[in-house]
Amino acid sequence: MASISGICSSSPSLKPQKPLLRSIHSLRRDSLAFPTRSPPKLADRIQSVAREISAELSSSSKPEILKKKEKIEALEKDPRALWRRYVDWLYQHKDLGLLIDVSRVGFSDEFVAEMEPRFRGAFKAMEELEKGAIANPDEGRMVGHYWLRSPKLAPKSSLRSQIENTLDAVCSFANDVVSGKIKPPTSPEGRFTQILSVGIGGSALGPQFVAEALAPDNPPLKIRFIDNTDPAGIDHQIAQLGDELASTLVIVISKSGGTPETRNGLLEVQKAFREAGLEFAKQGVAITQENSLLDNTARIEGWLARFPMFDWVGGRTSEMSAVGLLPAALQGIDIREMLAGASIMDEANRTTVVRNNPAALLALCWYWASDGIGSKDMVVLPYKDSLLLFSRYLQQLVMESIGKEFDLDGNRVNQGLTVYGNKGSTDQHAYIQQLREGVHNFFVTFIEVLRDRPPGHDWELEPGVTCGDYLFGMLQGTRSALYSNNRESITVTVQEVTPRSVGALIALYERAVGIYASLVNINAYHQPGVEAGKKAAGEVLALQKRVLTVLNEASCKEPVEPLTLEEVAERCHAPEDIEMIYKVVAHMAANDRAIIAEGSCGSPRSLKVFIGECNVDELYA
Ligand SMILES: O=P(O)(O)OC[C@H]1O[C@H](O)[C@H](O)[C@@H](O)[C@@H]1O
Repeated sequence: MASISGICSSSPSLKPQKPLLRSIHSLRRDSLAFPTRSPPKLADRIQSVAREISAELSSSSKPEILKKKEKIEALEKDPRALWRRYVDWLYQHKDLGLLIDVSRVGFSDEFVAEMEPRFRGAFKAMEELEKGAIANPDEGRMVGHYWLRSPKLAPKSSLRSQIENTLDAVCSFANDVVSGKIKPPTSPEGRFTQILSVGIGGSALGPQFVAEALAPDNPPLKIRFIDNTDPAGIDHQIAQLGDELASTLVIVISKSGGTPETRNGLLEVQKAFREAGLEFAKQGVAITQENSLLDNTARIEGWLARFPMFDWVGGRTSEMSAVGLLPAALQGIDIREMLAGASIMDEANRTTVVRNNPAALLALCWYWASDGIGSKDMVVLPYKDSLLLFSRYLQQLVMESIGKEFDLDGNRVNQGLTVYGNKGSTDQHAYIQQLREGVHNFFVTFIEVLRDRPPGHDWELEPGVTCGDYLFGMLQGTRSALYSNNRESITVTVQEVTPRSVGALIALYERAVGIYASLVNINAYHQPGVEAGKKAAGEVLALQKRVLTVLNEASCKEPVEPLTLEEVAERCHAPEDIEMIYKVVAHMAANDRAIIAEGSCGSPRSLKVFIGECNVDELYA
């Protein structure tokens, strides 16, 4: 363990910055002020400061150009020079009809050269990853989402068979449902007409994005989602189904098979089925890891079908697994085209020449624009209604991958890249004002779709001008207006929104995230921070149970004994949790599950509370 003196006597050329010196002094103060403090706490502090210093030192290895970056004058504005830059850096994938324009991001040739060694490392890491290396070291897992669209790449024939067999099973099941060969036991239509997808995070965002982007106007089955544990939201979806619940295929998606929100959604939907006199198992499908709680439930209860998820596919990169493919196929979306687009994009991203590698180009721009530390947000602006959910999909893909506290060497780096946005030109009437003239804390990614309407369907709303021309003009105008005020942007262009182009876009960003993560030396494939929230939620519910027990005891007395919050906290043996107890009581009271005998929730100290019915069984539970 580094001693304080050791980590303080850094060489003059690499003196830690002021904030770190403050942490060291506070560390000294702590150790002097509390000599009796148990060594482990002090050791933790020393380790923490050591990590902060080494992170500072390692970040001081930041490419020289970034240190000078803030000194770079305004972006290039000469039209001739910009045109040259546009042409020189334009990436084109002919087969996919995809272009990437990075000319409005101001990185210099010097920067590109400086970054070359990092890219070599990133390409090597990606090559190893695709060969089956443990690319997720924190969870000891391989990372295999690229194999889903190129099964022959899988490092073992057994994995290849799993991928191919699952795809065949998905296609076969979807065909049988759409054709009516597989149908619900009792439904007026005599076939499935609706999909109710129950899942959250990566078990919802991909299917939601793809449904919005690619579902036909009249799909064989119309999809809706329960992606939260909000009772009103669940009720709304079930109410909208109405009698069509009888012809609804319920797909429950959870890689872990134990996510509380998804489990609650399932229980609520099963209750709705019981109340409608329907047999859930005959209309239920599970997509989860084999032998998970959900998988075993579906097997034991005899659900209609089960499809596997693999531990080497992360939730946020599972769209090309059964998670995304089954819902898409049931909507009549050509999933083999989606897989093909992704596979072709993957192949393009295997070149080790940065300017010929679309994903590397994005990663280069992200690093330049956000200084490799997320100093600027990524605003995603598709100028196409059907791509509305792309930014929400990218929020999880990018932020759950890049937003990490420690890097692969254990340095505290608090990395990230914030993503937001909806669609253009709509967002021009919401926050583009701030982007154009306000705080300069972002760069934009425009997603341009050239085809406005299917051939033969266009219409001029004024001589020589169509609606689509306006959309085109708004995108280009916004790009120019932002750039003229030194706001940088990337433009990704596709010919039209098709399964192939959507598959390519998904693959492009999956790879860009993986490459960028290597550039900033983090593990893109785990999500330790999510567990903290789940654990805390469990503690709140445990406290709530104790509060209810205490209130029940008080309510079973003759006469009933309304309690103050202090009394409840004391009887829960949790005086330090009085604020959470107050929130539990307020939530209970708002749902008629606790009765305010005196006072009001607005003045917590006045509160006296009990619960309506004494539950004698609970008393002796
Ligand atoms: O698919 P599940 O196991 O239910 O997990 C759903 C989601 O849970 C957490 O939020 C994870 O951080 C996500 O990556 C995951 O997509």
